[in-house]
Amino acid sequence: MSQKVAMVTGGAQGIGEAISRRLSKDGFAVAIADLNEAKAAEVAAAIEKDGGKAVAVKLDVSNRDNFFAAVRDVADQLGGFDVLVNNAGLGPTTPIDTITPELFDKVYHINVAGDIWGIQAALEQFRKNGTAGKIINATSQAGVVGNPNLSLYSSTKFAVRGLTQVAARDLAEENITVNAYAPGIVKTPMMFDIAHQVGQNAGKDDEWGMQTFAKDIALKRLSEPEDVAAAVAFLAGPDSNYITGQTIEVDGGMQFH
Ligand SMILES: NC(=O)C1=CN([C@@H]2O[C@H](COP(=O)(O)OP(=O)(O)OC[C@H]3O[C@@H](n4cnc5c(N)ncnc54)[C@H](O)[C@@H]3O)[C@@H](O)[C@H]2O)C=CC1
Ligand SMILES: CC(=O)C(C)=O
Repeated sequence: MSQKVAMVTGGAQGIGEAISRRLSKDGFAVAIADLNEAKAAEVAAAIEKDGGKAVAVKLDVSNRDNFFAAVRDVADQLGGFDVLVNNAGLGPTTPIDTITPELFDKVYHINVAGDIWGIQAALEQFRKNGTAGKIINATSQAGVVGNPNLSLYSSTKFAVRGLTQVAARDLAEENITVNAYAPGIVKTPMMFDIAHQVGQNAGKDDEWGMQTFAKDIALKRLSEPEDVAAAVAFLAGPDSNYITGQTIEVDGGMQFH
């Protein structure tokens, strides 16, 4: 059987890097797609050094043409296309009165439109090859319950959960599943930046900013990117074949339903 191919957007650092490394360990050929081409290439090289198969592609997820071209390129280079992880996202700290039209456009284009373009581009390949593909979108615990100071970000992540449900229904008859993962407070550049901003806005330090989020974690530790990658590996693999339209919360017990 030929090696399955997964593409991870925002794969150059943080959660996306951990997902790329984990999917490689699970046997996927991996495409690391990121705005930061140099860092994506470093991750691809590290995976290859560990014996995996990986390529780096430059991608701006907010550009539809770029997304279609990148997916075609990956399918050509790696000989197929089975899984898309729509992981790239922006997480600015935005008290409600600070949101500008420019910031709204930027964040919605990356966090929401980017996922739509990704689904469309992956669909083109799945249809071409008759693949029972899997699409996996990054939402957040902040897309399950509104978080203070993150109105713009939180609202995009609510939208991603909605998009995941609708796409799952629309694509089910083509045997394509669409699911999402909702991380909690993960040790990545994005989260350290949010903690810094929230702390600074309150006249406090970064640790105080982090604790405003971390105090709600039942398991009493911040998340490693690998915690999230493990859940994404499940959604990318065959054990999740009968699951679609769902969001898996990987937050150490922050949100309960
Ligand atoms: N860190 C956390 O605590 C949480 C993160 N998430 C979500 O997980 C995902 C990954 O987050 P982190 O690893 O923390 O973020 P990060 O900011 O550390 O890394 C994001 C990566 O995405 C890339 N990227 C940004 N804009 C891009 C674009 N337009 N096109 C292609 N690549 C782009 C960046 O270059 C970077 O490599 C995001 O969707 C985020 O919203 C969700 C919940 C919690
Ligand atoms: C960055 C993020 O998704 C949080 C705080 O949940």
